Amino acid sequence: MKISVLGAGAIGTMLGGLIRDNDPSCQVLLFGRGQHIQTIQDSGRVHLHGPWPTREVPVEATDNPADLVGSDMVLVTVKSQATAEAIASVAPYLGSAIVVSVQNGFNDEALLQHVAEERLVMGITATNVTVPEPGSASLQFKGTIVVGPNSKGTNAASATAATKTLEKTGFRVFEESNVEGVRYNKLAINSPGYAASLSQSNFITEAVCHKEWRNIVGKPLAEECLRVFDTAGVQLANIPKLPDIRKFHGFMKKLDSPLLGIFVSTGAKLIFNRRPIQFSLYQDLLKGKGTEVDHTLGEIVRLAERNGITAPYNQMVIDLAKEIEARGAGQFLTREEVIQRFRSLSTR
Ligand SMILES: NC(=O)C1=CN([C@@H]2O[C@H](COP(=O)(O)OP(=O)(O)OC[C@H]3O[C@@H](n4cnc5c(N)ncnc54)[C@H](OP(=O)(O)O)[C@@H]3O)[C@@H](O)[C@H]2O)C=CC1
Ligand SMILES: CC(C)(CO)C(=O)C(=O)O
Repeated sequence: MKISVLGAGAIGTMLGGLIRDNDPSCQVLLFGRGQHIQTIQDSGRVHLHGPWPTREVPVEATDNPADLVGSDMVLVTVKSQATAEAIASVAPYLGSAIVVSVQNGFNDEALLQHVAEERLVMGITATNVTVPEPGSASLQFKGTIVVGPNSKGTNAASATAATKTLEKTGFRVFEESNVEGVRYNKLAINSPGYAASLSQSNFITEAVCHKEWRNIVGKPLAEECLRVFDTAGVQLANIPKLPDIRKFHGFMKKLDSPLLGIFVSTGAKLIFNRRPIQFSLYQDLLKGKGTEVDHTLGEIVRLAERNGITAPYNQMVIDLAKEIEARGAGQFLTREEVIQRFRSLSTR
C-alpha cells in the first residue's frame, strides 16, 4: 500500500513516519518542500521524537508532485491556506487515491475541486506535533484522530478505509458520523489555545490557570463560540477522550473556586510544564510564517456573520495574530497586553 502525505510538516511527518514504522509493508512518501524535505530526502530517514526512544524511520521524501502516482491514500496535512494550491499541484497524479484531510479548518470546497466526493474524507487530529529541526518531528501530546463520512454518506467506504490506515499510527482513531460537529468543536477548543499563543503563555498553566486571563480572554472566547454554534444550529460532537468546548468552559468556571483552583493548577503545572502544548499557530508566529488563523477562527467569525451576529472575541485573536505576524518572527505580545486588548471589548 502506498500512502502519501501532502504537506509533510509537523503533523504529516509524524503520521507518515509512524505508519511506516508500525507497518513496514506500507510505502510512505512525504511530499513537501524546503529544508525539512531536503534533509529527509538526503538521509532517507525521518527522526521521530516522543514518549519513546528516538525512532529513525526509513521514508521517501519528495518535492515532485508526479511522485504521488500510484498512491492508495493521500493524507492532506498542509495548513488550510495552502490547501487549494497544494491539491491543484498534485491533482493530475491522484488517480483513484482516497484523500484524507487531517487539518483544522473547513477545506472541503478546495479539495472537492480535484477529488471526487466518494474519495474525500474529512478529519481532525487532536495530537500536538512540532518540527524541532529539519528532518524530525516531535510528539508533544498524544491525542486522537477523528474522521467520518460526509452528511450524505457517499464516502462511507473511504472513511472506513481511512480509519484503518490511520490506526497504523498507533494513535486512537475514531470514526464519527457527525464529523462536522467534531471539527467545529476542535476550532472552538483551539480558539482560547490560540489566544494563549499570542503571548507565548503555556495554555493550561499560564493562561487557563491565570484568573484574569481566564475571565477576560478564555471564558468569553468559549462563550462566544458556543453562542455562534447555537445560533447557527451547529450540533457539536465530542473529540473522544478530550473535553468538548462546553465541558472546557465548565472547567474554566470551576477553577474560580479558590480551593479547586489551587489544586488543579498545581497538578496542571506538574503535567503541562514538562512537555508544553505548542499550538500550530504559536509555531508559525515563532518562525515568522503566515498563520492559518483566517481559515480556522475566521470560520467562526464568518459563521456568526452568516447568522446575523458577530464574533468580536474570535476576531480579536485573528487581529492580534496578524499584528504579531506583521511585527516579525517571535515578536509576541505579553499576557498583560493580550488581556488589555480583550478588556477593551467588554467596555465597548
Ligand atoms: N502541529 C500540530 O500540533 C497540529 C496541527 N493541526 C493542523 O494540521 C494541519 C497541519 O499543521 P502542521 O503540520 O502544524 O503544519 P506545518 O506547517 O508544520 O506543515 C505543513 C507543511 O506543508 C508544506 N506546504 C505548504 N504548501 C505546500 C505546497 N503547496 N506543496 C508542498 N508542501 C507545502 C509546508 O511548507 P512551508 O513550511 O514551506 O510552508 C509545511 O512544511 C493544520 O491544519 C493544523 O491546524 C492539528 C492539530 C495539531
Ligand atoms: C490543539 C492542537 C494542539 C491539537 O491538539 C491544535 O489543533 C493546534 O496546534 O492547532
